[in-house]
Amino acid sequence: MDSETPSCLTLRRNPHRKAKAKATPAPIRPFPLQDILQCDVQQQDDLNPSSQKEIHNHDNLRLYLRIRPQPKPNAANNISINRSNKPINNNKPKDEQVCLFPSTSQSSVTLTPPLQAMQDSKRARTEVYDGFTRVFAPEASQTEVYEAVMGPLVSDFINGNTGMLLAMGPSGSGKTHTIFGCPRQPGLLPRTIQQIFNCTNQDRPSQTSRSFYISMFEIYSQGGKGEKIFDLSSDAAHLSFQQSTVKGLQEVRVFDAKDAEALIACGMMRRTTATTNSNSQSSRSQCIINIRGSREVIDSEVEAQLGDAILTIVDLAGAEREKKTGNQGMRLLESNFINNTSLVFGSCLRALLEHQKNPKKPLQKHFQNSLLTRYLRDYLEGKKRMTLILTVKPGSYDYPDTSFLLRQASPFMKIKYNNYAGEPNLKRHINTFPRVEHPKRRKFGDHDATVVDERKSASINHQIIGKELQQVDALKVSGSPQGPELVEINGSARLKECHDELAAFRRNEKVMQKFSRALWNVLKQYKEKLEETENEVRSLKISLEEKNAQCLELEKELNHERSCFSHHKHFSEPSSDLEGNKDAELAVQHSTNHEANDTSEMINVTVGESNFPNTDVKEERCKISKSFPKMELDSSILRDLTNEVSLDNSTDFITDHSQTESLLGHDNRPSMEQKTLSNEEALSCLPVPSKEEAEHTDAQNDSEREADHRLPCRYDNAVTVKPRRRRLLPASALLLSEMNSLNLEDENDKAKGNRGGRKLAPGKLGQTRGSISLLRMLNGVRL
Ligand SMILES: Nc1ncnc2c1ncn2[C@@H]1O[C@H](COP(=O)(O)OP(=O)(O)OP(=O)(O)O)[C@@H](O)[C@H]1O
Repeated sequence: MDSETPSCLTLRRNPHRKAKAKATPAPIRPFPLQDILQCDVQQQDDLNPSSQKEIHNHDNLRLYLRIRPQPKPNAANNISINRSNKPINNNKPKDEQVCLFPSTSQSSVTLTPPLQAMQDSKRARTEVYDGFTRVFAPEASQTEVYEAVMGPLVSDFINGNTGMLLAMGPSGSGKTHTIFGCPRQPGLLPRTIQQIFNCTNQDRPSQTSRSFYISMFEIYSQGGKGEKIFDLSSDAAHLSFQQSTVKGLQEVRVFDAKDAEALIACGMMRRTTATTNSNSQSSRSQCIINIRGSREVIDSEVEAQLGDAILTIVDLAGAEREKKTGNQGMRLLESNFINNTSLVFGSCLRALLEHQKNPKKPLQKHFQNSLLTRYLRDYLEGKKRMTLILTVKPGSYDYPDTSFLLRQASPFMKIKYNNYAGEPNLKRHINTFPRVEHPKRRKFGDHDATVVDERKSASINHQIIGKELQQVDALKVSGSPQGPELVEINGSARLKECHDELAAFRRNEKVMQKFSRALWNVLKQYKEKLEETENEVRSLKISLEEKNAQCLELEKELNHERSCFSHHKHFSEPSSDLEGNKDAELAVQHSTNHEANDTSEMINVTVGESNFPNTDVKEERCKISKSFPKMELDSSILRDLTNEVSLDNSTDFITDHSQTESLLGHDNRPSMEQKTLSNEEALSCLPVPSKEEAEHTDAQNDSEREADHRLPCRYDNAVTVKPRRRRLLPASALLLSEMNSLNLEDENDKAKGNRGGRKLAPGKLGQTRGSISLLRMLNGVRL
């Protein structure tokens, strides 16, 4: 046993601990920034009590779309015929397909990319552009377009409101045709003139005098040398542009429609055009026509001018692609100018739209980048109403131009005019207007007034002030000692600004409230999470401390076991130490390691030596590590084994009494003791008791054995089997007791039955057939 290293068997006492399903902490919700902003945009309208009213008053930019009919190609040489009957070679495919389809609702179009475009670009896909004020199909007549587009504008103009119509689109898409038309199909401008004069003649009140003035000019860049303004209404003089006005522009007073049409026809003759691959008579300049209506009321005492209205009609030069037009030299430079102007115009409207969406964002001043946009600044800043008509070609050959224009211009329909009140044009005047030069806009409370025309301007401004005082509650008008003041007051605009500021302030306040609430919620979530984590850390600390304590205990136990084992080694090595033992003590101890993951069951068999001659150590334990099935070993079996050994030994040694006595003298059996210990079984050499003691001891042993058989081995508690003290009986006494207890018939049967391998009872181990027959013989002798 000493040479064997105690082997440990790892047993899994407890099943695998399933990892506790940790309650997954609720994730922290993302910061609802979008919600805050969206919510507040909605709430902004709710905040302003007059917002609902304003919403209805908001009037979006009117955006019309006119689809040009497909020209009939000349089958012979792929030549299109234009309005001037000049053939143009535009390399169009013969079987050009239509890719733009207006909806029946007349407010949207579907643009389907041709097969080639889909192959060239993966982005090309069918798109629907919705929300137009109206879409005119190719078959729409000029009359139809006029009634829809110009009808409202002309009505406004006649009522004294300023407005503008601007046609834009790629080259050859029909802008000029739409605006000016042809003798058989007059365009929007001739029809407008007709309507203006018709209305004026019919509805003129007795005390009202109306006069109309037409000015017409073009902005053209000759050879890329910079933009120039040419007067088209008179002699094509070169004009200059200063402080938002065209200096030297002639205004021609027209008394009837014929005069006006003749004037416009002359102007068109002066306009710069050129032949390109897209259009045989392509406009190379931006053409602007102003119709100013002046209305005067003749009173007996005061001659008052109620205000001027200007209707502006712009025909832009069409944007062109170099690849398509095949322009070179001068034409190419013109193209650059045309495209640049279109680009700047689009940028201005996009900037206006962005500014309207986010008032905090300052309005970008793109208008400074071209002469046209500088002239149209008020329109591009949303201060005056404008109407756009886009002209497009529906063919697949023009798909890129159409697609580009629709993508760029369709968002413009969201531009709003919420302060449009049809205010008369008081700001920008052409210096050729007959001596009514209005002062520049001034801020409230500005004492230094600019006197332009003391007598006339004073009366005009008194009228204006009186009008606006009705609209504005608080209006400051300061006086000047030098004479009548000229204060330009735009009360409604100021009021609107105040409203906007207030709305913006309230919106900011609301956004901040929402933001702080959301921030608070997020912080609260983080705090909860922190607390959870702290609790977890605390519990982990506690469990760690417990584990440490258990670890220390186990270490102590291990040290103790080691010291015991070393003691055992020390005392078991010399054989002389074992001499003189009288009692053998067998202890079975099961120690259990509860905390270790792998539990080892150990059976400690302790052999106690009660009477070591020269030491205080009473018992020594030898530790035997057994495997689990072996742990079923019952202590009673061990005890029986001990008994058997003792019985065998006694049988061996009871040949005569002297030998027995010598056995009892403990000094003649060193080899037997050593053998017993080396077999790792407890062995005791017991003194021989008397007969009564023997009987009593046997009975006690039997009962104990039965009890031991009944009791299962417990592993979790150290079970110590008390050593049984038993004396060896004298041989005669043993024989007698055996003879008395022997039932010969039974033994016969049992002996027969045992042949089949039946196990003998533990108490009958030494009764062989020979011994039984000897006993039977002796019994017969006794009888
Ligand atoms: N709706 C239409 N109905 C019939 N013909 C049209 C229509 N629109 C355009 N056209 C014809 O198409 C040709 C080109 O038109 P137009 O000159 O008006 O184009 P544009 O857009 O002004 O071109 P550019 O920008 O180069 O001046 C003209 O011959 C015109 O008669």
